[in-house]
Amino acid sequence: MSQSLAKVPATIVSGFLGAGKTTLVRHVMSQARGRRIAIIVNEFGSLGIDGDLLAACGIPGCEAENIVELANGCICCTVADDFLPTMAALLDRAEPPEHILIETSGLALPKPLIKAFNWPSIRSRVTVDGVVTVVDGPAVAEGRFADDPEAVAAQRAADDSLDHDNPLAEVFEDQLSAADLVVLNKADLLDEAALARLRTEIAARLPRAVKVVAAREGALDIAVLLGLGAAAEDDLAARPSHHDGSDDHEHDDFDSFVVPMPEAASPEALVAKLAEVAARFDVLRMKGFASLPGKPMRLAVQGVGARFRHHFDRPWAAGEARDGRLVVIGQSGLDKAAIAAAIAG
Ligand SMILES: Nc1nc2c(ncn2[C@@H]2O[C@H](COP(=O)(O)OP(=O)(O)OP(=O)(O)O)[C@@H](O)[C@H]2O)c(=O)[nH]1
Repeated sequence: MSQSLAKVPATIVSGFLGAGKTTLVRHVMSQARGRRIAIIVNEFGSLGIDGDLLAACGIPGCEAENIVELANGCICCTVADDFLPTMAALLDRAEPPEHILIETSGLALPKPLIKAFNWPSIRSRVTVDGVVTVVDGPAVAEGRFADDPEAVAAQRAADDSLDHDNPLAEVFEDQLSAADLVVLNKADLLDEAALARLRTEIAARLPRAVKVVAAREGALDIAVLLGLGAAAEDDLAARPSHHDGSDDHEHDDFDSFVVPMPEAASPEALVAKLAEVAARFDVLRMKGFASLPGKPMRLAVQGVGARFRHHFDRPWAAGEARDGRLVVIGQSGLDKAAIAAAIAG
């Protein structure tokens, strides 16, 4: 077997906040059928919610020992400190994984992560099988990632190095540019005409021919998602980034903080309140856990924009503090005090 065939394949799951990356990872795991798949979960917020949800999902293979959490920052900025040691530790296991899934934070730029696969410590041992970029179809349709043409024109007149007035557009395009496969997710919330429009819009933002597949709940066959054989680390030039030419980028356009989640009379009342706050303050993402009086189960709450879902994910453990916590992520400048007060009130 050649050296490259012996490398462990890794799939990078990219996509903006709340697009459905964790949901897709869960689907992959439900089809693993005993294949040893390790998961690295990266989050922008300081609470490891996704890893916790995966570990509680009950799917064989999602046990905590197969999940490594890299919380509190974007994987693209902590490559040397966090990502490379994590990869080395996984590959050094007595039974190394047969495949590695890397779920990046919704704000992570994929390219610095792909580049990291060329570091000597891992280059001979692992390869990027493919970058799968999950797209929140309804969010694109609502214009979340669109520029305001007048604002762009004004900015360009002032400074020709600026491409976008909307930092979301930049992250979104970087994530699309790096893709080997695009999953147009949340198709259940779109009609055929909207799906067709989105396919055209996404294709226009892709630098090369890449398949776009529509999905609900990220439910795609494992054979579609894994085994792409892209070796993306050898193909960096085909994946343009807004940050090419500089190793520096920052995420200071975005902000994240944690607030206590109040106890609520009912899941519906809690979610209605959070959705109102999210809409009022233009919050991009909320996720966390709540305790309901008298309920033995923990309530997981997820908001993408003002669209919310909730479910009881697992019983509170004996002796576990039932402290509800909520991560709030938005563009920088969020009024933290007002949001915290509105949620507490
Ligand atoms: N209606 C609908 N909701 C979906 C679909 N896929 C995921 N969701 C919901 O969207 C929310 C976010 O999904 P996640 O899988 O947590 O998204 P993510 O990309 O991992 O989020 P971050 O890690 O915070 O960036 C959850 O409430 C999901 O249940 C879908 O196809 N349709």
